[in-house]
Amino acid sequence: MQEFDDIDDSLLLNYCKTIPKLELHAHLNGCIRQKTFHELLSKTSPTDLACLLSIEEKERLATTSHNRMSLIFDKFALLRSCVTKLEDVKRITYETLEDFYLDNVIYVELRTNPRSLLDGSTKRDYIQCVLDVMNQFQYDHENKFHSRLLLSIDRAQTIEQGFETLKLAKECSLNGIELSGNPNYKTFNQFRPIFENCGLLTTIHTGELPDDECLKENTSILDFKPQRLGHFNYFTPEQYERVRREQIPIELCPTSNYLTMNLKHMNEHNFKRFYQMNHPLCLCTDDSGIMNCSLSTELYHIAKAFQLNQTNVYQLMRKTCQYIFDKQLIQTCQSVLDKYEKEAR
Ligand SMILES: CNc1ncnc2c1ncn2[C@@H]1O[C@H](COP(=O)(O)O)[C@@H](O)[C@H]1O
Repeated sequence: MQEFDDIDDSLLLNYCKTIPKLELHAHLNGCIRQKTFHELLSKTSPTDLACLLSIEEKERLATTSHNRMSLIFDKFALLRSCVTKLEDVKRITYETLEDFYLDNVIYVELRTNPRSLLDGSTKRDYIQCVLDVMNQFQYDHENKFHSRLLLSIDRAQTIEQGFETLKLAKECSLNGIELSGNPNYKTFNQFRPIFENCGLLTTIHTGELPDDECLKENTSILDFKPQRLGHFNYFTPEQYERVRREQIPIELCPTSNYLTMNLKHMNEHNFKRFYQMNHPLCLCTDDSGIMNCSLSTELYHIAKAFQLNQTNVYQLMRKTCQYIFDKQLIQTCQSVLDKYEKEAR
């Protein structure tokens, strides 16, 4: 078996590309292809396209986590302004699945905050549209690719809107719900009644910003005990110990974390401290379009930064299978990975 101790970049990259992968933290609209984003924006408003280019310029100059985070959320606002029709949602869903499929992803959990659209479509229509594309894609690819949908509650929403999302997730028999959105809104406690006893699996964006309120919110989130944590970039030593003791899986998004945490090098990423402790981890893309990354490249950056070899990469992916929300597919995913690994030897 080819190992990477001698760091052969192209072999490492090729391995990360070809190994079957699982993606557990991908925001549907954040996965929009850059070309599609520009095209939709230029159709709806040329001034918005100019605005996007100016945000991209500011991103290059931003130096703090709060600044970078706020620019990313400016982009999301523009994104919402140009994804206005069901056919846009259909296109983004299809292109997202295609991009993951071509990157040798075999299982993906997409998450999205359902919304009504300018063409008169309801939240229910939005969800059904995404599910229809997912089902058709799976059928066309002979069950070699599986996708599941989680619904997002946005931190800036009202509690009524949150309950409506939970109701929709149940009506559509989805596996789970999550909390995301601008982390300046420390609203987990407001939504806690929705997540508690919701009867679905849950994952919560946690510790995204380096401020006291965020650290305080971490404790409430850990008290609630979600099945997985998103990001968990900033935490106190007690929170770190607790997450380790309780073995709560963390969804790490290297490029996104690198940008929002303003890291100088990927080897400063939290991955190391959790990986060394054999903590349950999954590497994810977060917003592959907005962040311009793929799951292969995320895996590659981490493998390269922390000198993982081929066996380490395989084991990391093999462990990820345990944390997927569709528990019926754990074995299927493990078998695909084992078959791949056996043939690679
Ligand atoms: C930096 N990391 C992040 N932190 C928090 N929330 C994020 C996020 N990345 C994406 N989103 C959330 O996902 C929405 C886009 O997808 P959907 O319209 O739902 O499909 C964003 O508007 C934001 O609320």
